[in-house]
Amino acid sequence: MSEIFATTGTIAAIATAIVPQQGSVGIVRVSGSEAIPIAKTLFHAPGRQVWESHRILYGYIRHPQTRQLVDEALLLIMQAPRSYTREDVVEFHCHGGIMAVQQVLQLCLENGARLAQPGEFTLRAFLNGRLDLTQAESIADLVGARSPQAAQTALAGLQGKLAQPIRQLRTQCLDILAEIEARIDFEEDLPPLDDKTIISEVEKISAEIAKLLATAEQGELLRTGLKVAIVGRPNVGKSSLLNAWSRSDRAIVTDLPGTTRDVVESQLVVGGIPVQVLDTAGIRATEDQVEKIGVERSRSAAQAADLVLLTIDASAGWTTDDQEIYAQVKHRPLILVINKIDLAAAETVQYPREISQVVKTAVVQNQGIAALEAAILEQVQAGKIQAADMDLAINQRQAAALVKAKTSLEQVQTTIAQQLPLDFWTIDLRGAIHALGEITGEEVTESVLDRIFSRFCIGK
Ligand SMILES: Nc1nc2c(c(=O)[nH]1)N(C=O)[C@@H](CNc1ccc(C(=O)N[C@@H](CCC(=O)O)C(=O)O)cc1)CN2
Ligand SMILES: Nc1nc2c(ncn2[C@@H]2O[C@H](COP(=O)(O)OP(=O)(O)OP(=O)(O)O)[C@@H](O)[C@H]2O)c(=O)[nH]1
Ligand SMILES: [Mg+2]
Repeated sequence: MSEIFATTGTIAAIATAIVPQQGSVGIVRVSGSEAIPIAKTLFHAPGRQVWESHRILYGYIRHPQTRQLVDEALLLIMQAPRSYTREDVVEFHCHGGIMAVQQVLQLCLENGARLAQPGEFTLRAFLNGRLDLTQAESIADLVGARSPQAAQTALAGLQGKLAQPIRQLRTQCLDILAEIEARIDFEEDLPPLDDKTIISEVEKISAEIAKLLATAEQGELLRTGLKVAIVGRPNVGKSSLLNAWSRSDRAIVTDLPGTTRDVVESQLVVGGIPVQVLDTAGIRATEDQVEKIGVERSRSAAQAADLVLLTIDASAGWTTDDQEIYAQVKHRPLILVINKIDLAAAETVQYPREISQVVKTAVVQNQGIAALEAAILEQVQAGKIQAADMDLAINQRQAAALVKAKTSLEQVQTTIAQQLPLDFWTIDLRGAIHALGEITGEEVTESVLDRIFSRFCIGK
């Protein structure tokens, strides 16, 4: 293993969030052979409480030398191998905020533990065989989930829903490999290989891989979500749209053009997809220094977004300013939002015909929001995600490995068709087996592990 992931030693970290809005309880987690000795040094349980695995003790955390009281707390002991990491684990359940947990962590570090790297607890769980790689990745997805559906999919992965089919496909490849190798080693004693059967088996495996690959796009949507930028002239109702959509007063709305000066963000969920909506400053030529910067930010928000909602005012029609803004964003995925249809019929607006997706709204009356969401789902072709039955979705790393496996299997088919010697069949088959093994972690390099686990948060 690499330096940053030395697999020995006792590690400690704050397992709960350290944020301004402090939680009421904070947890310091310790894993390794020194975990229980550290707990015995720092924790004092009054009365006749038993120091047993999977028990909670009540008591006080004291500085071992000065005896100074650090917190009134609960202690959870989980003895190896019945723990998250399969090592001895103890958890100090302290008062929330940052002072108690930071002081307790400091005491752990002074008494035999070192600070854990991001993902290091879960890495140990993987290295000790409690989780496979897809399950470990699912834990990161679960912690990062921004919609209930994303969390549901991650939980399914944690239950092994992804690992199971991958393992099964790998076993099938191994069985075929064994058949071929037997022919290479004991050619005379066995009935000849049936090429057709092997080709059809390989085809079936390829088809299963294709099915899994088809979930990658939705998986990506669930994990990273969509960034949607509302852009348009001043005063068309962009901020009003954000407020109506998020059912909040997040953005300032006035009847003065040039109200919004900076990008305002709101997090929503549309059909199970986490959506980050950006309300931007109205785009216009201006001499105002502050507004100028705001307009520049609107332009970059539009370029960085996955989807642009070009918003116009129905009562003003399609203006030359609208045309100018459109020219800047037309190469992006785009929906035209014709707002203020309570003031003028949308049909009177002469917008460019090449715009295929148009939604009519009167956001001050909460009209058209559902149609807008439907248009967005149509745009990302993910309407089906809404059914919360997305019980499986692969990530980019897994997709890359599946593509490798599929390519190798196609190569096997070609090799058989060309009637090349059996040795050639096995080379490509081994390639597929290796790629599938990379997904679950049977065959994995250090750098892949580094990449996966360093994305975790500290304490996980
Ligand atoms: N306080 C606390 N809450 C937590 C966690 C934790 O570590 N601490 N978790 C952590 O992220 C999650 C729960 N996940 C866990 C998964 C496995 C084991 C565990 O000890 N598994 C052992 C033994 C199970 C048993 O006793 O049968 C095992 O699988 O070998 C613990 C927590 C969420 N909540
Ligand atoms: N009648 C009507 N008025 C609306 C509608 N949407 C917004 N408005 C009004 O239009 C004015 C401007 O709304 P904002 O949401 O501040 O417009 P904006 O596009 O964010 O403007 P800037 O931030 O200046 O770029 C406000 O007085 C809103 O109440 C609508 O659907 N119908
Ligand atoms: Mg605004």
